[in-house]
Amino acid sequence: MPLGGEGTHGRVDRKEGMYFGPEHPDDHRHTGMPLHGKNQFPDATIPAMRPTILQYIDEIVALGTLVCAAMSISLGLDAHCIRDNYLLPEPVALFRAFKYSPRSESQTNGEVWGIGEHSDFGLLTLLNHNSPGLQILSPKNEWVDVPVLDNAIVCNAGDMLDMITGGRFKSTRHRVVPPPAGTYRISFPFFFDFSWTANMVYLPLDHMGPLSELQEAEAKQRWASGTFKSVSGQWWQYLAKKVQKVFPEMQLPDCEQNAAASSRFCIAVPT
Ligand SMILES: O=C(O)CCC(=O)C(=O)O
Ligand SMILES: [Fe+2]
Repeated sequence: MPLGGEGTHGRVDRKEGMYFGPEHPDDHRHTGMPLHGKNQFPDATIPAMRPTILQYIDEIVALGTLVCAAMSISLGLDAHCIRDNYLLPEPVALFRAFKYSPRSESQTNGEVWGIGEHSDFGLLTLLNHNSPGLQILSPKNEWVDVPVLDNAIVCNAGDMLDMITGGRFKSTRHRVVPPPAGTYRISFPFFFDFSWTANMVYLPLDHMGPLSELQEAEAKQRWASGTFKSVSGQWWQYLAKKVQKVFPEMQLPDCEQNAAASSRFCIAVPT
């Protein structure tokens, strides 16, 4: 995706990047569906890229599974509850590598974003970055810089995780400020998602008691402005619909589950 090839909420982002996933065999049961198939690694020119990225994906999938075990325990559930209910036979995994560029000279502060304000879509985003720029909206409604820490991964809850946990894990709004002139920013967001055919149901959390009035009001506000109108059907129906909104020419079977408009869109860039 070239610089200017993607946007958020109607505005072009100041980023370029590449998307990769696990390498699937030709006879994989979901061959032909979005996010399944072979990667297009530049093996001839950068031979180290394929093994490096595939190893990164393997290790970060293991980390995502571990985070799900920690979340299950923190919700008073069996450690394998999220894995057994939503991740088998395999989570959907999307690795993205982004390079953010400074604003052009004619663009003013606040007019253009690296990525415009949004919340993430599914289960978890696990992000590695080399420099500041990512900001999250705090509970006090203030934009806060996410620090860049050595050997640390930023972990963001997605909209569907927020819904299936009844608002216990909040899907936080975030954005990226373009880097200062003369510099660039690299980030590797990894989308660790429910399995393609996971049944979307609420986690059994009656033992936790209700949210406070304020928590409930905030959760309802997040869900109303998020992507999903309900928790039902299978995960692929939400995901395929999202892909279809970005690539309308794709022919996909019925996937009406995800009714809201997508905040992200694609722009054709002349090469
Ligand atoms: O690159 C970043 O720091 C954030 C990326 C992001 O928010 C996303 O890919 O959804
Ligand atoms: Fe995001």
